[in-house]
Amino acid sequence: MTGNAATVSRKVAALLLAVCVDLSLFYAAGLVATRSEFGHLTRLWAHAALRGSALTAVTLLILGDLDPLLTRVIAAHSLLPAVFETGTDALYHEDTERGSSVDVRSWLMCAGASLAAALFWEITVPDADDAAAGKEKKQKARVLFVRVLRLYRPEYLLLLGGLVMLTLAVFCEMFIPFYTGRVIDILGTRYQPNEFVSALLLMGLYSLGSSVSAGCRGGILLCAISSFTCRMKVKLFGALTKQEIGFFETTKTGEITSRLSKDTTLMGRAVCLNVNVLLRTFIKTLGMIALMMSLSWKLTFLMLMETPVAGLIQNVYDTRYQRLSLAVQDSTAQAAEVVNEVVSSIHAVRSFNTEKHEARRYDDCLMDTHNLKTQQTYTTSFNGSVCVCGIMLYYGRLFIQSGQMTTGNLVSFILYQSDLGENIRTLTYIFGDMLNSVGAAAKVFEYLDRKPEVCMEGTLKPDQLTGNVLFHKVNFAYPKHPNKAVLQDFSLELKSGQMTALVGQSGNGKSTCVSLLERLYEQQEGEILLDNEPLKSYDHRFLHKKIAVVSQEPVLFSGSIRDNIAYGLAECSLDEIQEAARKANAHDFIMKLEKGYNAEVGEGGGHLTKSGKQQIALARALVRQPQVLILDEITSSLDMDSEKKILQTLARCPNQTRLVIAHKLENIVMADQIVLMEDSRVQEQGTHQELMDMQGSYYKLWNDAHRTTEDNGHTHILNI
Ligand SMILES: Nc1ncnc2c1ncn2[C@@H]1O[C@H](COP(=O)(O)OP(=O)(O)OP(=O)(O)O)[C@@H](O)[C@H]1O
Repeated sequence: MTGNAATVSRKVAALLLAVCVDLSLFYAAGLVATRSEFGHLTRLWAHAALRGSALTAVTLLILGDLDPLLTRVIAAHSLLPAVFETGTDALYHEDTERGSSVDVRSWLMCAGASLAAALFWEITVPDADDAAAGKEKKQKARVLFVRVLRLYRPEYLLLLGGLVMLTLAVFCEMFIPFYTGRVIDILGTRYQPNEFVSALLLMGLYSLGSSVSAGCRGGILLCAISSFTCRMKVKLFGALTKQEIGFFETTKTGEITSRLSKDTTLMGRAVCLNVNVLLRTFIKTLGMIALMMSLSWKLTFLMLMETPVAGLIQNVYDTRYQRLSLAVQDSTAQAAEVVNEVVSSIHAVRSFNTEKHEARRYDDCLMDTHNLKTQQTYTTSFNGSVCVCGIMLYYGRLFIQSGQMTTGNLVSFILYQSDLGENIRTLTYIFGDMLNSVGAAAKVFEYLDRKPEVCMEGTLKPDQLTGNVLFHKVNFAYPKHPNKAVLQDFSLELKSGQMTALVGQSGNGKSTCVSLLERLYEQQEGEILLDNEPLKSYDHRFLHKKIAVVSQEPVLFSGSIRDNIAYGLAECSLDEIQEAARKANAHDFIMKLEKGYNAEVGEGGGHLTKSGKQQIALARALVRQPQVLILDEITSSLDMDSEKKILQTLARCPNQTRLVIAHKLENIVMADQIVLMEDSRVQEQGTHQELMDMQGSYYKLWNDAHRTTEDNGHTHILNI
């Protein structure tokens, strides 16, 4: 607290001393001006240098250092009179009243304008070291904003077209108040029909030019936004599909779809439209200031004094606005998630009679969003302007009385002033909106930049693959439950040309071995080798062609049977498809269908029986001629005949490594090795006979499964 008070008093002392020093120099300059033998401009520039040095020295002496904002204020404040008078000299070749402007009002005007300029710079122009700082820390809003602009590169031509139209529209718009004032002057003083008509014509021309160009600008920009949004969606979708399965299990679907549909649109729209508004307002503001200067520079400076106050207050609100925007986005995603969850589990909702509860849950989410949006609206409606209109009118009247301006000039000035105040507020407000759009961009970039935990950058594509697979001391836990080990110190070899069967109680990690072989997840420790090379060093496409999996619940896509069997293969002839279907015992049933291989399977394979789906999935695996074929509990949904035929087919693949997960033990007695999993490890390993001879867990399992029950005279084989 004491430290804070000392800092504040040091700042106040620095401010007071600087004001005293500056005012003294300012009045001294006026005094010198009346007696000076030097040129007017030389004296002004020398004086600017002196004021700059004196103010810098005072600040350094008391505060110890100069922050960038102070440097800009001091520079602008010291140089402003010299720049202004040099400019006037050069443009109009007229000398301003030397010395007469040396009063406290012109000093105040200069101070206000310098502060306004420095604050405007502070708010709009990013510091040079921001990019580096942004990289080191989080992705900062401004850095993100520049990144979005860079992503707009393919649309730069369209943006340029939009910019040309925008400049044209602003240029035309700017002259309308000017000619309004002129018309009033012509009507009020000496009425000249020609002048009146030409002023009216010009006014009409500028109005037409302004509306046509504004329309073209809007169309071009919307075109650019649409093209950008499409590109971003595709890019984000591509990045999402590369993520590991764990990402989808730990990230809510509603959140992903919201990023893809809402945030990409928001990012494209808001950034481009904000830049459009920013440029339009900026160009218009500059043009208006120039025109207002030509009408009355004194009134212009007075006007500009409104800027810093409005800017400062607006900045505080921007921070709050950005926080609320992020909260709104999260809350919307949460509501979408509830809908998703309920729709996908509608059976459970209905049978537990929780419709009302779910509707309330959705209502709560929507109310949260509503409340946040209301707060956001209040924040947006904040108007940080300070009214200087009264003071301006007072001075305007004085200037008209002293003949420094006409009534028409004052009308034009007031029209500009009301627009300019709005523009300056827009310039400060637009940053709040830009930060909002950047909030959406940050979320999109978060996914775009995310490196999948299971990398797919392997390049190995050997011509020959024997298909030897080795799990070596593998430890694995699912990302959703990182503390629950599913595989522990798991070692297993799958030999080429052999059939290995994985058996064990449900939940022992058999399917997890398959998922690791498919590289859906990455083991935390240990290695999985294929032909002595780590799985991750293989090319992603190559690996998935060489290792094919048929799972318990095969996924088919709507389309024909032919499309489903050839799924993911660029070139695949009908002969190859039929050959694979024969091996999968699917050919006969396909040929019985009216359209044969062109028959539609329906959404998710809904037109086929469970057994039919399984056979198509097996044909899809076999058509790839994989080196490693994995069947994860597929026979459970097959009829007896198909089951027998498929097992015969499997036995006829001497060059393939086959891994079968089975619950029906009699299906795997012919396997070259049977591996019994228990407690996340390999418990027993050997042929059926060897394991039976051991009389261990497998033996027990077999006997349990084949426990005969005398039930209506039938013998049941129990599945484990
Ligand atoms: N995606 C997942 N996220 C989190 N835990 C999972 C996931 N998949 C499986 N598990 C858990 O991992 C353990 C092993 O499951 P796994 O499916 O590999 O066993 P399994 O032996 O193949 O069982 P089943 O014969 O019933 O298919 C189980 O406790 C299961 O609940």
